[in-house]
Amino acid sequence: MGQGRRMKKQGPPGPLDESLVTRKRKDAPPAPVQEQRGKKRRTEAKAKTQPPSKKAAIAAGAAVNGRSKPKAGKKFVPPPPEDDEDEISDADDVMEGVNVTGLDALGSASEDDEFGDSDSELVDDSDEEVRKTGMWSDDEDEEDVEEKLTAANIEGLSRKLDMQQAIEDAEAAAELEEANMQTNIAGERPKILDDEDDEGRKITNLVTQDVQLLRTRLNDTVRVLDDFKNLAEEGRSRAEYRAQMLKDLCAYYGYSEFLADKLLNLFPAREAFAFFEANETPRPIVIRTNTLRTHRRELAQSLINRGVQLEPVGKWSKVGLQIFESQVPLGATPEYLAGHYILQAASSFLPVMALAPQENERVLDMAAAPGGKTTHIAALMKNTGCIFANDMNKDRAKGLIGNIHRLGVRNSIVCNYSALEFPKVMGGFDRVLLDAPCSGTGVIAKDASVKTNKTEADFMKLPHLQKQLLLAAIDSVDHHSKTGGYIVYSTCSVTVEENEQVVQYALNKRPNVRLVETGLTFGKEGFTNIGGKIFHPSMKMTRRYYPHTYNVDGFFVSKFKKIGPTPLNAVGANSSANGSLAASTAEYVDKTPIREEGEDEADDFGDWDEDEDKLYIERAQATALRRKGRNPKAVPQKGLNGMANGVAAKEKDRSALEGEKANGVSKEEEEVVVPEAKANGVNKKDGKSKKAGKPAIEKVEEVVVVGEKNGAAKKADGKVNGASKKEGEAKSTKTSAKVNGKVNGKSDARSGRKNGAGKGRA
Ligand SMILES: C[S@@+](CC[C@H](N)C(=O)[O-])C[C@H]1O[C@@H](n2cnc3c(N)ncnc32)[C@H](O)[C@@H]1O
Repeated sequence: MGQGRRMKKQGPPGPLDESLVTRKRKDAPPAPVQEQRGKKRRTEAKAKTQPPSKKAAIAAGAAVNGRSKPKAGKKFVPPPPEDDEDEISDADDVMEGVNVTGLDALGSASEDDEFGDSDSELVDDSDEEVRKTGMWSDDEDEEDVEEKLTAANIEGLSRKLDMQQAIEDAEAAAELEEANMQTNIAGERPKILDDEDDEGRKITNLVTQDVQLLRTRLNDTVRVLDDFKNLAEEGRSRAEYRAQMLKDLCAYYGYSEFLADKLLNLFPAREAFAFFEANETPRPIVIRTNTLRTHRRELAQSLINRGVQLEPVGKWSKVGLQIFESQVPLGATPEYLAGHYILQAASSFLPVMALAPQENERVLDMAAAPGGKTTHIAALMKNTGCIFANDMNKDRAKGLIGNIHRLGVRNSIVCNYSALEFPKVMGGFDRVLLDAPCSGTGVIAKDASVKTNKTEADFMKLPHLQKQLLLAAIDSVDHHSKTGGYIVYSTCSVTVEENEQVVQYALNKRPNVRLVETGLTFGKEGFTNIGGKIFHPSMKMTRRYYPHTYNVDGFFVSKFKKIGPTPLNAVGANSSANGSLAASTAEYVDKTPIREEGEDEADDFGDWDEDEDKLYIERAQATALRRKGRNPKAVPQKGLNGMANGVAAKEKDRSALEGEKANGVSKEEEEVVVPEAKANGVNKKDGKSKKAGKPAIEKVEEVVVVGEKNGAAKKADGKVNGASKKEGEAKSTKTSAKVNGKVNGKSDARSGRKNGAGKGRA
């Protein structure tokens, strides 16, 4: 089919932008949006009779499974801001450009994808020029190819344009109607809080058949709360209206009062209404191109040939395709089976884009199953470097393995630990993604059970776990990483408890991290002040995503930069304050790799006084040598670095040590774990603690106590990657010692040097 007249006139389809999203609202339930009252009222009658979500969700599942075909124009992608950032770009600079439209882009009815937020893939063509050439320009620039694609899509796209026109007409009419209505009701104060309605029925008894009345009252309540002074009834308080709204939201949308209250608190009344409304409509079906196997343009062409109508999701992603209509089951096409794409919600791209993994890095995906983000990371890294994809749930880990295979990921190792253990299992990562287990309040459109099955206990337990996981994530990162040193924390929840509060906790407990810009081109700023809770001003750099603003799943994304080793006192404070779970992260192991001696290090964190340490270390070394019956002056002294790495050693052993340092980790290293709770406790020969300085992690063949002031070490057989432990008892954990050595390819003595703990080797 050639390019139609209409398309020629209007040019090729532009990216999905916000206005497009708004227009595509035809099949969506009414939008309780301030600027769109007309629309809202116009569509009210349609929506009142039944909540739309179930039908749509069923259709969505069916579409994905090929049981029925999705309806054209029903799905939209998040409104991309004007920015043309690409997802590969490293995200340390602010990329504000965020077009926060508040209530404007209320969701459209659309099918959802059954893979939730976790499947994904990405395209990572990062060439700047190519990036700027347009929606299809990630692979090629040729206009004819573009035209071909456009032509193949013409039917669906033309239908969209017709639809848009119809919607615009309807909207114009509705706005007129609304304007008239406003004129008529000017000065009237709607009766909302009466105990009975006009027919004498108790308002609070409104049930299913009263949905229309409920909705009308919700609208009125929102109006009053918007303009309380002019519209509230005499003698009524704002709290009364809010309470009524809460009840009505619960009745209308089927939420527990507990959760509805929590969500209502996040927004002004009108926006809250929009949020609840958007949760009734599934988000668009989106697929992520697997750039390890294909290019987005090729994939688009193949799918179009199979009768799929699609478009790039927007300029913000070079790998996403939004599916409008499909003749075939998207989860069973030859392209799918060959791993050319993965079904993945658009918002799930965001944490990986913020992580911005680089080629040849070591990356940890702490909660990885079923692997949407892992496979995305792998594609961005072009299958180089190494990803540790971990998930505590073995069954889910199987799905992760499946996706890794299907998508041709070859740089990943799947692990099955509780991520809380991770700093001990392995550390020294360039980047860590913690896509945390959460309550799922951002994906209610996908899983309506969240409306009623979350309790207060969940919002205590989950944040607690999330906090400990985030500390573990931070402690697993190598702050010396030349290319990284970043942690991304994300959830598919919108509650403050699971997001800002978790981030704030980490900032409090880990002074060695800072929030940095996510690099994401759209998203609302995280809260710095809400419900009496004040957060650090840098919380603005975190990003919130809502269904009603961007037509994406609710999501939260934050990005930290680790700027120094975790101070022991920080960890100790944490462990004493947080009970058992905390205790499991209390044993802090800094797996920071050794640097070559003389290598510069930005001293951007910590208040260690290296001169003072030097003095202590020298004294300690001398003492140690004297204890051994040797004359310290007869032993050649090393510089500070050498000393901190354990200098009081026989010359021949010292030269062995030098060799070891140069080569990274010794092959048979073990870990000796220093518990932070006893930040000052250091290993002694007898295994008891002594006041010590700072944590030290070294790889040595023998650690010798070199001085009391410095908290010196103990004899530790074997090849050590360790430090002291709670109560000074040296604990040797052999977990993956060899793996560490191999995989890290780095050693840890640098930390010891940095921390200045006086250790020696004999
Ligand atoms: C939001 S999902 C992760 C989705 C995944 N990142 C993706 O993109 O496909 C959270 C995951 O955390 C896992 N999980 C829960 N507790 C964990 C823990 N303590 N350690 C590691 N994984 C955990 C769950 O099994 C679940 O797979």
